[in-house]
Amino acid sequence: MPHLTLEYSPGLAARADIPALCRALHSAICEAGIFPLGGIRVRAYCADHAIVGDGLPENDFAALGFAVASGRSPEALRAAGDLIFAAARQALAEPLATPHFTLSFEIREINPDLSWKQNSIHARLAGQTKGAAHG
Ligand SMILES: O=C(O)C/C(=C\C=C(/O)C(=O)O)C(=O)O
Repeated sequence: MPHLTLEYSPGLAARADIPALCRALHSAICEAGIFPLGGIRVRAYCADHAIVGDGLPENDFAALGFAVASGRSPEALRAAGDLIFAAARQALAEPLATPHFTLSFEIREINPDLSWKQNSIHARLAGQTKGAAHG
């Protein structure tokens, strides 16, 4: 499944709208046009403890990991990654404008021989119009 996992330091919740960031990331993944809507998962976890950079308490991080099925071209993944990272940068513009924040993003391909899945959402979406599927 296209899994977008956001990890962030505890201080970031006061400096950024995490639910809005999740929505922006979801929209960017949809907009990329190469991922099945029913397979998309976006979730965010706050680290219980974090030491960032030089260890100043005002330092924060957000780390985005995106796990996708293998088989797409590097060019297609690169273009999708550019879109998703741009959405993250826009949503996190305020902390990025300070000297106390670091943002990272990585795409990882899932080994098809070592992963399993069953998803009932695809069939439901196939029965809807495209517009309705996006809510
Ligand atoms: O294969 C994967 O796990 C990733 C994927 C799609 C997954 C689903 O559609 C699913 O789990 O139902 C992908 O397109 O990258």
